[in-house]
Amino acid sequence: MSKVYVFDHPLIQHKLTYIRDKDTGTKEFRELVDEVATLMAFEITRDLPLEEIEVETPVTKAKAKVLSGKKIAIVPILRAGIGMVDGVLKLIPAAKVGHIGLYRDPETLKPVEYYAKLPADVEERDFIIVDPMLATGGSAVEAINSLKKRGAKSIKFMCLIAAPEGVEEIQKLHPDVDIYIASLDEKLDDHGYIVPGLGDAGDRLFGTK
Ligand SMILES: O=P(O)(O)OC[C@H]1O[C@H](OP(=O)(O)OP(=O)(O)O)[C@H](O)[C@@H]1O
Ligand SMILES: O=c1cc[nH]c(=O)[nH]1
Ligand SMILES: [Mg+2]
Repeated sequence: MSKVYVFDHPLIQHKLTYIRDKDTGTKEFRELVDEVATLMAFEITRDLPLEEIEVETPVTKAKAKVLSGKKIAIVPILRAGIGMVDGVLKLIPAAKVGHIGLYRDPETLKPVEYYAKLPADVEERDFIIVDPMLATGGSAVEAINSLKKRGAKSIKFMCLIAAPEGVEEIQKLHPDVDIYIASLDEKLDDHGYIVPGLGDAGDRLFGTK
């Protein structure tokens, strides 16, 4: 079954509080999402493999560790996932970036895919899907389906806020995909919004409401 990691680091929690605040404007919201994505990337990369090389310091030769060339791809779920990409790239600048376009039909709450473009070497890459919100889980599950259909073997899902319903949906349908979140919130409301949540992540990021 998928493991769930809640990043309870004080800096992440502090910034998340201001992301939630309805009085935080678009500019600050965007900056905070970017910063939290960087902090979460620091945690999510904890298990990256290292190898030893020789380095010559001003004092002596020594064995030291470097990343062993793991191939990573970040995949934002459009639109709101875009807000997390640069933050992750600050720590893993060599990662490739794929895109999956999905919107949630406001009536049915079912995801509708409208775009997909991934790096060519899908089977060799470790994917990190990013999206600020995991609500019913429909979008995340559809994005994972889309990656797997194209050959992806290793996938992590990273979001700011998750509802229990969304976590359960991924665990049920994609038990091999671990979930990395900054907060596990209480529930969904009647319109599928996370409570307490942060409202509509895409609209708040791009100022479309
Ligand atoms: O877990 P779910 O119930 O599927 O809901 C979560 C999805 O809803 C939001 O996207 P939205 O549909 O608002 O699209 P947008 O990013 O273009 O605003 C959010 O960014 C997720 O992708
Ligand atoms: O609370 C929610 C649920 C889905 N999408 C959002 O942007 N916010
Ligand atoms: Mg939206």
